[in-house]
Amino acid sequence: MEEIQEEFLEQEEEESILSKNLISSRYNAPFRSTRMHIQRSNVCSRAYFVVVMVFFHVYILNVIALLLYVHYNNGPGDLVSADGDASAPVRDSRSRLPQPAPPSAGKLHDEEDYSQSFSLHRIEGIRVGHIQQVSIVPERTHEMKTLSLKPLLFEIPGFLSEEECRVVVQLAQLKGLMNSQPLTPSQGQESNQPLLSFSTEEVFSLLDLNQDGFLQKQEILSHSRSRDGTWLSPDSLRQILTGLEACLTGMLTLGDFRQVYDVSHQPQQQRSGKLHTHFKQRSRHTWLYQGPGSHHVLQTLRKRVMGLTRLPSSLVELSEPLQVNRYEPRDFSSSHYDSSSSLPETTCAHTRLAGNTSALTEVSCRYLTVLFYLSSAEDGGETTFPVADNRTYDEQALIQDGVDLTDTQQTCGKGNLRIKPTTGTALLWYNHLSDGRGWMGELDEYSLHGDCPVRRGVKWVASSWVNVDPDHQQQARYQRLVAQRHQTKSGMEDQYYPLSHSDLHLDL
Ligand SMILES: O=C(O)CCC(=O)C(=O)O
Ligand SMILES: [Fe+2]
Repeated sequence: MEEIQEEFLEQEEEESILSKNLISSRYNAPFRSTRMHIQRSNVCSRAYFVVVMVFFHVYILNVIALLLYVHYNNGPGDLVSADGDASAPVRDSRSRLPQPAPPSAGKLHDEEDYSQSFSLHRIEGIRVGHIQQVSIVPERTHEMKTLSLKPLLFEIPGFLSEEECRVVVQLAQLKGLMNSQPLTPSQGQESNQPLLSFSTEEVFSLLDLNQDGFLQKQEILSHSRSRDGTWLSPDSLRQILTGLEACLTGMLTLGDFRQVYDVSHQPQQQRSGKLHTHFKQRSRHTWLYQGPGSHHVLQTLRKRVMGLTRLPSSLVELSEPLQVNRYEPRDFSSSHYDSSSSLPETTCAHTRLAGNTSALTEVSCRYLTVLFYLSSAEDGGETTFPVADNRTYDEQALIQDGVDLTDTQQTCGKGNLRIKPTTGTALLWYNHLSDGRGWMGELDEYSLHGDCPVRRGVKWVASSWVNVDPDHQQQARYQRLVAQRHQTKSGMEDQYYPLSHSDLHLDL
């Protein structure tokens, strides 16, 4: 107390001196410096206090904003909350199904629905090497390791049992496999199955549906799917369409066509256009239906995909059937995208029934890929992601010392990431980025991948693709249409046959 009193007295003394100084200071220069000093220190301490308080408040606001961000991005039932802490994703994913907007929804309503009803789950990668525990199968957990962030890619060892792998291979063999057709010729490689080779004239003739010697836009667009046994790549297609648009007549003659098509087939180094025009593939494949009535292992696989991805059953069930591929020695596929960029002239193959697609070309729209290794080759057959986690994506960087990194026949060892096939392991990667509003955005260019040639043994894989239309309204229309048809059908019969891909893949 005494100390405080003393201090108080000292302060009073100082203040009285100060007030005296203030009176005389106007005329007395020597005192000015003392006065100024005392005044400044007062002002400074007040300013300092204000600054500290402002920083303190900004800090608190930042912390609150961060907490809100984390809360709303993860959601309460995230697949994995932290290392080692897993929820029950299968149950959760079913209870959080987004419902398509009602048929009468107006524009404003649709926009509201966008955020409320449509949201695609995206697993967090955290960092490369991060391991999360996931529970997809009752009474056991799996470790899911982040292999890359660009693309967002995970590996889950032991996702399928050896027995389950064996069953899927047997079902594929029973169904029968067909050659997976490449887009362009192999360069003189010995092969089990010959690769198709078309001359420019043959391609022109194939495109010229009415054989009038001219290529109209309609003819070009009605061909050309990007994958699964087609022969005109999206890049060639784009090149041809650009050529057509530059033509005043709106049609291409064989001469015009030669100019644009041949340019798109020059070696990559010689042109500034895009890469991956030379998609090459050698393998055999089949499709396995996974809906009601199919083998229980196939249905289980689909449920696990739902559990793992936490995507609504309505999306997964309406997606493509399971594709099973068999790679013998020397079989491979060069780097490619499983999905496609959305362009004005393209439409998603899976939702085409729901839109006016007469003037559009169909492309595969696959939000993500779940790849199951059903058997491991004795040697070779790695899956490669040549640009995974590159700092930037630059197509020119895919050419190193004159070799094209997308050519997995030649350069498999040079890509950034190679994954050895192991029976029962699953890979999951996102082919698209998020649109920032919870829906599917642009094609992720880093998701470029291919298969190294099998050197010894046989590799079997199965691919499960979840189809999503980047136009969420189109996706909603499609789901409504399927639901309506389902209702009509179930009035007549008990069984439900989904519309989606039964006529897309006639070989089912
Ligand atoms: O077989 C692999 O490793 C990958 C298969 C693949 O990329 C595909 O079928 O699209
Ligand atoms: Fe692929």
